[in-house]
Amino acid sequence: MTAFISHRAALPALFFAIVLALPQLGLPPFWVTLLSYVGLYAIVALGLVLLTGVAGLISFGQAAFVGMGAYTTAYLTTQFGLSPWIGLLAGIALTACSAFLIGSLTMRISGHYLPLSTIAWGLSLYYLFGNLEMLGKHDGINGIPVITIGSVEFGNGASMYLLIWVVLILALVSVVNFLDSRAGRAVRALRFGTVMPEAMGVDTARLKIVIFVYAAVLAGISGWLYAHLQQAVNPTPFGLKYGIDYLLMVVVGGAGHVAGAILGAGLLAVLSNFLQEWLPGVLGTGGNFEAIVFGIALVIFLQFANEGLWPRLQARFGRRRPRPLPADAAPLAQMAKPARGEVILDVEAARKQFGGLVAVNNVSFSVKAGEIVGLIGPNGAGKSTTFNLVTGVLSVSSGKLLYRGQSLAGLSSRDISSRGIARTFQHVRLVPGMSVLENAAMGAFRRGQFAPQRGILASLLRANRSEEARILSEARRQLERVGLGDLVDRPAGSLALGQQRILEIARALCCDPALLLLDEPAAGLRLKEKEALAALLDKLRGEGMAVLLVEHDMDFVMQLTDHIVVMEFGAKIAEGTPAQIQVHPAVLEAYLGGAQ
Ligand SMILES: Nc1ncnc2c1ncn2[C@@H]1O[C@H](COP(=O)(O)OP(=O)(O)OP(=O)(O)O)[C@@H](O)[C@H]1O
Repeated sequence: MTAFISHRAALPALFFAIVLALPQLGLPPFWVTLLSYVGLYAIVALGLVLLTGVAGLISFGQAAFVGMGAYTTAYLTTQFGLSPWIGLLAGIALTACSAFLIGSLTMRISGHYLPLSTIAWGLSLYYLFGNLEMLGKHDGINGIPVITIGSVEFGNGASMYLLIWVVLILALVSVVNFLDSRAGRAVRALRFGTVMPEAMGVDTARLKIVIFVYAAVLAGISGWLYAHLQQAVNPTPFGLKYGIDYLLMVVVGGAGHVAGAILGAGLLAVLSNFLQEWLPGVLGTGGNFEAIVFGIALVIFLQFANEGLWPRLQARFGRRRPRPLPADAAPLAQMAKPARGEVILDVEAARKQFGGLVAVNNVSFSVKAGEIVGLIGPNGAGKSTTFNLVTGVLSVSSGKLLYRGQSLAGLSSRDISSRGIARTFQHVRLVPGMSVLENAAMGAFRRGQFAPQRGILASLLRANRSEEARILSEARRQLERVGLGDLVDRPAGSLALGQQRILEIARALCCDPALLLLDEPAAGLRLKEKEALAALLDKLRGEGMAVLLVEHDMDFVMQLTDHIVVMEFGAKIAEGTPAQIQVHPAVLEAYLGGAQ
C-alpha cells in the first residue's frame, strides 16, 4: 500500500476512504444527498481554486459552465436517446470549446475588468438556457435517464453519491498533480504578475487559457453529474447567484488550497441547508433570510480569516511536512557555452524613444564570456531601459542587439530566455509561499522533455515524474552552486533579502544561461550579504559566465566589475575599467557631480 500512497497522501486517502464508505456505514439518506451536493459543488470549486485562488483570475461565471455540461447531456439523452456517456463527452467538448473562445477573449483583460466580463458572459449563458425553445425555456428538460455502466445503474442516492465523490477525488488528484508540475509552478506565479514567468520562458497568455478551460471542464463534469442525479434541469442553478456562491465557497474554504474547495463547499452547503430550515422557525416568518445571515457572516469572517479556513486549520493542527528532496536525476540537456573572451552581447547604436523622450540614445557596448560589465549612471540615465531592451521587455526604436552574433530583434522575453539570457529583477520577484527549490525550478521551465502543451496533459496524469525529478535536481544543483543548498525546503518569502536575491540568481542559472543580467542586485543588501553576492558573481565569472549588471552601489561595482559603461541622459558618456572610470572627467562631472 505504501508503495502507492506516500506519507503525504496517507491522511487524505484515509479521509476519502471514510467518506466513500459513509453510505455503507449507515449514513441517513438525507445526509447522503446533502454530501452528494457537497461533492458536486466541490468539483466546481476545485476549478476555481486553480483559477482564482492560485492564479488570481476571478470568475463569477462558473455556474454557466455547470449549466452547459448539464444541458448538453440533458438534451442529447432526452431528444436523441443517446447514452449519458456520450452526453459527458459532448458536454466536455462543448464546455472546453466555449471556454477556449471566452478565455481567448477575456483572459488578457486585467484588473477588475476580468471579473466584470465573467459576470457578463455568465449572465448571457444563463439567459440563453432560459430562452432557447429547444432547451425547454424556463421549464427546462425533464426525464433525463440515469447513468449506467454495463448493467450497473446509478439510480439511487447512494450509488450517485459514490460516483460523484470518485469523480471529485480524480479531479482533486489531477489538480494536485498539475500544481506540482512545472506548468503548475508557473500558474502559482501568475498572481504576482506575468513579467517574471514570461522571463522564465512561460507563455502566460496560453497558460491562463489552459487553466480557464480546465476549470470550465470541471464545472461541466459537475453539471453532467447534477443532471443525471436530478434527472431534470432548469436554468435557475446556473445563474449568477450560484456563480457567486461557488466563489464564496472557495474564499471561505481557502482560495489557494485544493482542500479549501471541499471545506468551503461542505460548509456552505450544510450551513445554507440548516439555515433554510431553522431560520423561518426562529424568526417566525419565511423568506430568504439565510442569504442575509450569510452576507453578515461572510463580512465578519473575512475580517478575521481573509485567507479562508483551511490555512487557519493547517496552522493550528497541521505540521508543514517537507517535500522529499528529488533523488539525483540525470542532468538536463545544456546548451554549448561560448569560449572565455568570446563576445556574447553586442549592443550597437541602440536607441529607444518614448514619444518625444529619447531614453536610450545610440548606445553601444559589448559583453564577453567570463566578464562582469557594470552599467551605471544617475537616476533616469536610461540603464533600466537598456536592460529592458536586452531582456525583450521593450523593443529598440533603432539599432541592433546581437546575442552571439544573432539579432534579438522582435524576440519576446521568453524567446530571449530560451536563447541563454537569464535575468533577475530590481524588486525581487519570487513566489513567497512556494519553496526555495520550487522557485529555483521555475528557471528550468523550458528545459523539460515535453513540449509545454504536452507537458500539461502529462502532469495531470502524473506521467511527468522523470521530467520533474530532472528539473528539481537541476534546481537543487543550482541552489548548491550559489550556497543555498541548506534552505531548499524553506518558503522563499521567509528568506532575508540577500538570500532572496541569490535565489533569483539560482533561478536564472536554471535557465542554462551564458549571459546573466542582474538589475540592481546589491540594492537593500547589508554588507555581509553584498560580500556573499560579490563572491558568488566572482565564482560565476570564473566559470566563464558573462554578467551585465545595472547597479547604483559604487563600491560594489568598482570592486567587482571588469568593465563599466556609464550613461547619462540616455547616452553613453564613458566606458572603461573601474580604475579608468573613477578618474574619468566626464563621469566625475556628470555622474558624481565633479565632487569626488
Ligand atoms: N515606459 C516608459 N515610458 C515613458 N518614459 C519612460 C519609460 N520608461 C522609462 N522612461 C523614461 O526614460 C528615462 C530613462 O529611464 P530609466 O528607468 O531607463 O533610467 P534609469 O537609469 O534606469 O534610472 P533609475 O536609476 O532611476 O532606475 C527616464 O526619463 C524615464 O522617465
